[in-house]
Amino acid sequence: MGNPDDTKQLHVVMYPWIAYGHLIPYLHLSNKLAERGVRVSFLLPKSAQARLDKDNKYPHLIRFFPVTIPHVDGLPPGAETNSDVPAHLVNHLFHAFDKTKPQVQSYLNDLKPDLVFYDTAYWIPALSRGRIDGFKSVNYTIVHPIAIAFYLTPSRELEKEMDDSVEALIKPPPGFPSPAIRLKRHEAQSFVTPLFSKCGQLTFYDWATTTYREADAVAFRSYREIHGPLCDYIAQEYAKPMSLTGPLLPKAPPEESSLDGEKWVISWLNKFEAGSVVFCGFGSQTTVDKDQFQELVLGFELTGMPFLVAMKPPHGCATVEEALPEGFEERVEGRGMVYGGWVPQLQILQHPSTGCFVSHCGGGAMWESLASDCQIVLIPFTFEQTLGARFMVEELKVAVEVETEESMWISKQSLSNAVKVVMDRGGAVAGELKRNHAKLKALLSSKDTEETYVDNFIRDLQVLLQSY
Ligand SMILES: C[C@@H]1O[C@H](OP(=O)(O)OP(=O)(O)OC[C@H]2O[C@@H](n3ccc(=O)[nH]c3=O)[C@H](O)[C@@H]2O)[C@H](O)[C@H](O)[C@H]1O
Repeated sequence: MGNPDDTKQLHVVMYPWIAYGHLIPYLHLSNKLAERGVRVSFLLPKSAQARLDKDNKYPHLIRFFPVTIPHVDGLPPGAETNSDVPAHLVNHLFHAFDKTKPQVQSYLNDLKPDLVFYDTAYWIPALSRGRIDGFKSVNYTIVHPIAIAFYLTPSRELEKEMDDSVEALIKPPPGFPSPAIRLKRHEAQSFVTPLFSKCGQLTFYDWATTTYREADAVAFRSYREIHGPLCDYIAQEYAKPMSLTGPLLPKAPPEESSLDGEKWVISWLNKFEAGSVVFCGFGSQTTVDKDQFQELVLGFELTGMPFLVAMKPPHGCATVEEALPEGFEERVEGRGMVYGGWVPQLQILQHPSTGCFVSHCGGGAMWESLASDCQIVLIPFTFEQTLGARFMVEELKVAVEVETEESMWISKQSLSNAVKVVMDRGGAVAGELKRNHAKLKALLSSKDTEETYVDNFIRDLQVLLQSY
């Protein structure tokens, strides 16, 4: 074990869940630790390294080590990350991930780190038990803390029989710091199933709570000013030391650094006046049905505003073009764009023409919307994103959520209404959202705050290493 007082001797291993929404924030933390001389060994699927290499700022300190994701029945051949697997097959990816334990154990025996950061590999802490050259394990949560606090703490004694859980799931657990937060009944009904779905040998609920119970400490990608009470609640519930890294957001790359395949977006945006364009993105994993896709794009047409929608083709369609409603392209010519590939989201959000960001409230999208000047409209999909959206709307008061029907999907009218409310420059609601958002953006823009949080985080790690 290195001398915990000297960051230059610290050696940590990272092994996050195999989704870019996890891998990218873990690399951001790795960059901040390496900036202070910490050595990082980053375990990840081989195919993911190609996507992360360009963002590794300290390749002499941050080294990637490939993990082979074994094939298991039900998993698409060659699948290595969440992006390779449709949502209904993700439980097989958990099963395959579970089988990487021997590889990880072998790496840890060779690398002999001081600390291991993880969020899904619940068996990592036990690999250190009883070893002289053992390590401390930190569960580093990069998803919405409110989702952990609401669904996954010991006080949330969800009945194992699912039907009893729906009633229990509508309200927060005892001691929850934001007692006004609620799920709608149809949301609770749809969320019980994924919470108790089988992931390998365990249910998701047992798997996730075990990752917290086993850890030596817990850490969160947030600021005390934003998620402090929720993170304290989780730490108290699991009786663990808790630390905060801050969101560690990357700065948008300069426009001139846009890849050739991305320059079209910037020149398209340049055609519109400041703050007038509505941008919609649903992250790297979300795919919707064709009828949902059509309702969504008709909603943007209905706003009458310029819009850019970037999302994967809907289920059953090879391209977004083939999924567009009859006559849509002609009607929105010159004003609206629907694109089925990857776009430079950070640069779009920082572009002066972009005035509104409609997202699924993914972990990354949430932070990026708060760090932008855009008005925020949310259409969450998963049980984690729904609570993240509720928090943004009811606690932070910086966003509007599009009303969903019992079908769990929006109507073109409800989408258009939500966008018009936030884009109504003289409106009271739009004004309040903008004022609240500006305060949080100032916090997120403060370099001093970011550095102070990282210094405190490293100090907490050093205290952890000296504890028994
Ligand atoms: C664990 C899971 O990870 C998920 O990640 P997902 O990719 O859906 O969304 P983000 O977290 O916004 O992450 C997506 C990231 O990709 C970037 N991006 C995406 C599309 C594109 O075309 N261009 C881009 O630059 C975007 O800027 C963001 O940084 C969700 O969080 C979910 O809530 C969480 O539980």
